[in-house]
Amino acid sequence: MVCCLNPKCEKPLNPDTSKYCQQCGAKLTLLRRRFKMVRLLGKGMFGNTYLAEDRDNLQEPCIVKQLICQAQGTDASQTVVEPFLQEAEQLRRLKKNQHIPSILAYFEENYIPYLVQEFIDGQDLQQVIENQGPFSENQVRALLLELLPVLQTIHDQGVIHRDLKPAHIMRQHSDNKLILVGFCVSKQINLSRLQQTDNVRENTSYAPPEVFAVDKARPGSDLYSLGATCVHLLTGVAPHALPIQGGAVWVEHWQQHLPQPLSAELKPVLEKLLKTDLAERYTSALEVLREVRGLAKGTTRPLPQAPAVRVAQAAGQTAPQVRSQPKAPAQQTTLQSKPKSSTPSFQAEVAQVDANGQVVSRQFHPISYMTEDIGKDVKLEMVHIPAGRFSMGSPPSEQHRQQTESPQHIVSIPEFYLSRYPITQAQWRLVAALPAVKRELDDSPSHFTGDNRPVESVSWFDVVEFCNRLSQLTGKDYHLPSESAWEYACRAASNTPFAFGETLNTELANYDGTATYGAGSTGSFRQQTTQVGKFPANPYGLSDMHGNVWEWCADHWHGNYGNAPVDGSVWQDQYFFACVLRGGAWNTQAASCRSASRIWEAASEQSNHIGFRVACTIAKPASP
Ligand SMILES: Nc1ncnc2c1ncn2[C@@H]1O[C@H](COP(=O)(O)OP(=O)(O)OP(=O)(O)O)[C@@H](O)[C@H]1O
Repeated sequence: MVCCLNPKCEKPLNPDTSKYCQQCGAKLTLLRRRFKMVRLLGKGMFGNTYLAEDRDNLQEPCIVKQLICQAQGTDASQTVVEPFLQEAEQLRRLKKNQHIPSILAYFEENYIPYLVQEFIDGQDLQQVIENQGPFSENQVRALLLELLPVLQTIHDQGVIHRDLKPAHIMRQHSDNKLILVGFCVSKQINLSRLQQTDNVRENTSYAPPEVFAVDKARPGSDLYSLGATCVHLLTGVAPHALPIQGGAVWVEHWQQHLPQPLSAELKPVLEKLLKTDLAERYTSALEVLREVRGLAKGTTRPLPQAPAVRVAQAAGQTAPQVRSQPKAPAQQTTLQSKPKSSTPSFQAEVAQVDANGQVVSRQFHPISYMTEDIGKDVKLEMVHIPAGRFSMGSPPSEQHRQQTESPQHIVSIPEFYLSRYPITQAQWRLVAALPAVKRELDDSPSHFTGDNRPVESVSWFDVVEFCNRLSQLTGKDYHLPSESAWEYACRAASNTPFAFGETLNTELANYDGTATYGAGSTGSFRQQTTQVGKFPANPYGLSDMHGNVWEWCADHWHGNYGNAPVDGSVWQDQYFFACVLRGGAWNTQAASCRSASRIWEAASEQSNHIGFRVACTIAKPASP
């Protein structure tokens, strides 16, 4: 089938053989001689959304958004097109964010602006409700824990969604990840000029009052829409469709329509999200996340008895999913995305602690990775780290933070691979037996011996030699991670002192537990290294980022982040003697294991608490 591009056409779907629209007579052409509209997915306030095929890209499915300027009844180019293009540009810069579809193109044709986006093969939450009924409170809490960090990342980058609702939150089939669609590329224009049609009421019932005024939308506006989304998920009914009672607006009586009353903990959170006055609402997604994390105790699935921690299932094995795969939508799209080249994945069991260090949730995260066979059945697992931006360093409020961790600054990290564990002694031995590139290597330097323990007592020069030999063996670019890439990978999108939360406990990492951090408790002090993989992974699937051995980074030591690179690159000087170490070790206290913690050592230092892990650059395809 082919869709007519006339925005006013009432029945745009036509047989493939038609040259002209059977309804309105418009010529059926390819947009930009490239995109063929195959289905109308939505008729929004500002335009239409189509499922399309990209003729220049093997008929790959994509999404085309068409902006109808006439909706404003004002000077289109100033009030509609410019903001549209500005926001499209903002979204394009966000495109490496894994929770947003990439922007493939934006342009004007016949004076109508178009935005072409990556097609997400998945199901939106509106469809999930239609198929499965309303969400339970626990499901809503789990969703909030997943969604709030995504919102915070977007807000950190200066973008406000402006139209959050169940239909704009998709769960991607391939990896169960949440993806936000329907960014309001055009909706910073004055919504108040819209006629109050049913369509408009329906589309705007998730939006707080300030969104209807130019330039008044704030991150808190998305939080209101998130609250309205939760009401829809819990009641199974869109806010505007809740029965009207005595002229009251839905936000005053939504609680009466809940199938079950909310717990005393979640109720005030939703009430604060839904404050009509922006000033009374939460100010950031992070603030909400902290509250919801604080509630999480007792609502997630029961924890296994002992041993407390298992890390990952072997590749290919299925692990229990937190959420069951949604049923096929009633109205399945006929166009499937082409199978992407299959990268292996494993399920990492990821833990989260509360402020007291008690594990309050365990979830399985699918993690993509690649494997290097380095001989004698010894493998090196390299975990895929997605590209992104993060705030490097610690805030002044963080307990035990040092001046060396400042100033906090935003760094953009390209995607890369990082070894799942610190390099083990078995891996070291094999690489040390390879031909030297620049220097000789001791094949068993470690103090605490064991094939599966991290190699330690290796200098910065030794580990650079290890990377050189590995690169020579594999033909890939292996190196130490830059300090910023290390912190980014360690944080795994968290901004708490530890990837697990506000504190640490000795069931989650190997460190000296005789001292506490924050409101955490004391624990064991093992006084030696432990086998890699004994502890749970962080959400990127990396183990032992906190504790076990300090890890060398590629960067030379700098006493603070003034003039530090912001693109994830290595920061080195012509003359140096000290290099950066990250992550703490078996003999340090939790404070030194914080994601932001950093120390230096002479590059020649070989100590039984210093090891490393390796990074690998993802080769860019050669330009034609
Ligand atoms: N990138 C995407 N990949 C796959 N499906 C998408 C994508 N973007 C949107 N959709 C699907 O299309 C539906 C309609 O999209 P959307 O809501 O953005 O358009 P609309 O209804 O025209 O406009 P409005 O933003 O005003 O609601 C979404 O609910 C979602 O199911």
